[in-house]
Amino acid sequence: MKIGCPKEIKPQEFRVGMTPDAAREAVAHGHKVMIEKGAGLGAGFSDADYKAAGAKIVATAEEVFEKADMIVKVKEPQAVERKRLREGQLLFTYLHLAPDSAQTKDLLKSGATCIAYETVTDDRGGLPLLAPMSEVAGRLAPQVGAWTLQKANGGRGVLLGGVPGVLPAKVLVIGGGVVGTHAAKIAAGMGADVTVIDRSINRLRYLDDVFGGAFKNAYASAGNTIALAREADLIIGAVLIPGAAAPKLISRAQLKELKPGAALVDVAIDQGGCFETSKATTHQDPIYEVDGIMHYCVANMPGAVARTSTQALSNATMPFMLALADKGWKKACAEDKHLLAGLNVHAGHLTYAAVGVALGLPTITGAEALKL
Ligand SMILES: NC(=O)C1=CN([C@@H]2O[C@H](COP(=O)(O)OP(=O)(O)OC[C@H]3O[C@@H](n4cnc5c(N)ncnc54)[C@H](O)[C@@H]3O)[C@@H](O)[C@H]2O)C=CC1
Ligand SMILES: CC(=O)C(=O)O
Ligand SMILES: [Mg+2]
Repeated sequence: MKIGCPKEIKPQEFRVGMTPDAAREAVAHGHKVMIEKGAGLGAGFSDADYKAAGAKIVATAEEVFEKADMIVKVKEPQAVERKRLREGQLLFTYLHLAPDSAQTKDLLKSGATCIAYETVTDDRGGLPLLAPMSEVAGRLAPQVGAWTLQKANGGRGVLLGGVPGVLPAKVLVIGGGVVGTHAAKIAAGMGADVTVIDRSINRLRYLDDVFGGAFKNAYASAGNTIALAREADLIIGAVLIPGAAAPKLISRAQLKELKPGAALVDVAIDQGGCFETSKATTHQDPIYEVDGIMHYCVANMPGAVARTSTQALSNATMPFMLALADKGWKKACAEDKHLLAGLNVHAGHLTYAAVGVALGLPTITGAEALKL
């Protein structure tokens, strides 16, 4: 199969869909790999690295899209990229279609087969191609929260770890899944006094067993949430109800009850955010203030550490990418229900029920798509 990897063109996106390592494995499996010139530079991979791995460097994105049977990317295709997709072509990338009707319509019109990283599943009820980016965003959250707390950035001027003779900052993490666990580990490692709250008792049991000494946990009732929020210097929003908009757990009126200059880092901004006053921001202009409370709401946090994120993402996508290339999408998806769960669009049909519900569009099942 001919596999193509174009340079990402979403603003401030420096990740790339394939590392030289992934290209090398695809070549070893007998595939031709085309990388757009300079595609890896933002993540620290040169054209020479890809050539050494056996890939071909191609001058333009147009040529990559024109020649490849499968396109491997990071972010959802932008409008200009969607125009380049064609019937029968395979697209493997993040899509996030539910809030994006323009993209969905274009992908349906293209006739291409589109597999979304974020809906591929695993045997343990997880999302293995979302998890690496949740790990990155979770680990970044205390780092950006510590920065937001600095006086020059509008924060309350509190050091997360404190110093001898001065108590550490209090950090509240709402949601103890992948983002929340990684955020809590790093915040505890920085010396903060950390509490994680969740609505899943089983998850709290796990956190208690594994991290009992490092951070505390409590049930995320509305009462506990506001009581712990009142005491916190930094609050990290990390909830997810799969497929749904994030629940609003701190209202605008409640901001008055928080410590002046406290920092809110809303990682769940992807799903609309879990604080009423959250709105998506960018790496260029990441923070803003509402009622004396600082908000950090960057929707593509992993892009800040493009090299680490690219490597983590490529590690996770590689076995699926190889299965798709070796077998073709139909056989690969027929043999792996978890990869089939990633199928969102095929030949003009929407194949993901939650997206259909969100956008009011008809869907067929993945199993039906396999028969087309
Ligand atoms: N901003 C960014 O750059 C990124 C954002 N994300 C987002 O971070 C969010 C979290 O993702 P993951 O940790 O991977 O999800 P996850 O599914 O691993 O964890 C979510 C946790 O939230 C808990 N939860 C649900 N409702 C709750 C409530 N009302 N109160 C307290 N806990 C509640 C669940 O029980 C679960 O343990 C998602 O919205 C994801 O899209 C992920 C990566 C990057
Ligand atoms: C998960 C996602 O959309 C990202 O890493 O940008
Ligand atoms: Mg995102």
